[in-house]
Amino acid sequence: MSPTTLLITAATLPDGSHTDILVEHGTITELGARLSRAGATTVDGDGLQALPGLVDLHTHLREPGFEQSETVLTGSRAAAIGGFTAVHAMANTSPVADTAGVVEQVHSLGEQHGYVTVRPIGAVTMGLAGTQLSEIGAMAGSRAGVTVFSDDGKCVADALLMRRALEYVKTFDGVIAQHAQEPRLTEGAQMNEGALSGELGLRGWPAVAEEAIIARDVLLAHHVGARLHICHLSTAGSVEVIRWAKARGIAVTAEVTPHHLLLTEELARSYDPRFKVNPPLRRDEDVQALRTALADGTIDIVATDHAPHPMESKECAWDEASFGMVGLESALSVVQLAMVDSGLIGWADVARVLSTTPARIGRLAGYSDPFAVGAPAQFTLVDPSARREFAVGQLHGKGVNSPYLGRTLPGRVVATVHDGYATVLDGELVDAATVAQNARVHRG
Ligand SMILES: NC(=O)N[C@@H](CC(=O)O)C(=O)O
Ligand SMILES: [Zn+2]
Ligand SMILES: [Zn+2]
Repeated sequence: MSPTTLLITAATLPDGSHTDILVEHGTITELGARLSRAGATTVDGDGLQALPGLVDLHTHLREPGFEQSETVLTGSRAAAIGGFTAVHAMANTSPVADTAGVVEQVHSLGEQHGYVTVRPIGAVTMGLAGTQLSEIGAMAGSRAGVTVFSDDGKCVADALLMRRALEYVKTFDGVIAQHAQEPRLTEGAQMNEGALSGELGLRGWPAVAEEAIIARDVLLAHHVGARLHICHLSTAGSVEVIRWAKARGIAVTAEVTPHHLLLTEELARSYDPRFKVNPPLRRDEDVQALRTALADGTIDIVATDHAPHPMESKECAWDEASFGMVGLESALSVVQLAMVDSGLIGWADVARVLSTTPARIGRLAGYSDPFAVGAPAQFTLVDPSARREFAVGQLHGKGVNSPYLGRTLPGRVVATVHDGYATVLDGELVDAATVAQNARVHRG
């Protein structure tokens, strides 16, 4: 029996139609009713929603340098169990991903492990120091084929450097992903600035610190004629700026995280650092504006900003804790809860905001027409009727800093197929040796 022959029966496609899906040698070879193939691994897709393989444009894999938090392997496994088949790995590693050597290393680790496609993001500035451009051209031209550049974790605050970076990536259709945070306005900031930060005695991170950088950068992108992407939008005001920019035809795209679609600053009352994140959780009005903007296309995509941290950086006082939440294993469930079950979007939209559009922003091939004969087999099967108590046992990366522990979340990933082989079957990760072997066979 070839492990690369898979038959999914009676699954529901994003457009609502039902079909069997036959996968052979990495490709969808047949779609239709009552398909059969001797020796195929069969998955009963009855009641399952098929989605194109999810693509995360914003993942922190932490390797090299912070392997106690996450590695390419552990983060890839967390991604696969979350329904992802590709992740874009942020550059704030040690060493920083600012040279061809580092991005090639991360890329090939992803290939060897084989759970997902790992696409390294290159730093915009050397060492994320914000003073000198990184080896942008060398990273783009490397085997890793970097298309997305970001100093995420830090803002490219210098307007001239930002302009030069936009000019540079324009030459090869790359994109700058900006972490929009005016540094002087957010020194020492701990949570959203407002009445609650005053009440809790925590220094505030004002919405204007995000909005001012977005406004500046859409104007710069317009001036240069380059593509700009905004990471983790968190305020209603940011939505207004993006709406304005898009109405003017500016080539800007924007992402929102699952947590900013669901959670509010009220959670800071607990002083539990699991709820400490950058940008901070905001007000309910912001959550509502972000949901509306995602539904109407002002916000293009959902990205996890999966940010694993070791226990000691989270089991401490709020002020001392690291910013960040893990998100790969819960992203699809949170999008279902906030957006689908609330009636704001349907599954075809989920496919768009979690797969097709992030792939297009990252210029990742193979995702434009996912359920077609001849398409590369990258998809995930979800049981939307499942309910799960979200607990540490559901987390497959190294980080347990999830804001959803103890909550009931809808939906469960039953199977994930990457490059034509299963990385998740019956809701469980396929073992690392089998996946690595299948990846080797697929590469040929
Ligand atoms: N989101 C976070 O709170 N933290 C991220 C950095 C970032 O995304 O800005 C991290 O690297 O831990
Ligand atoms: Zn960021
Ligand atoms: Zn991030």
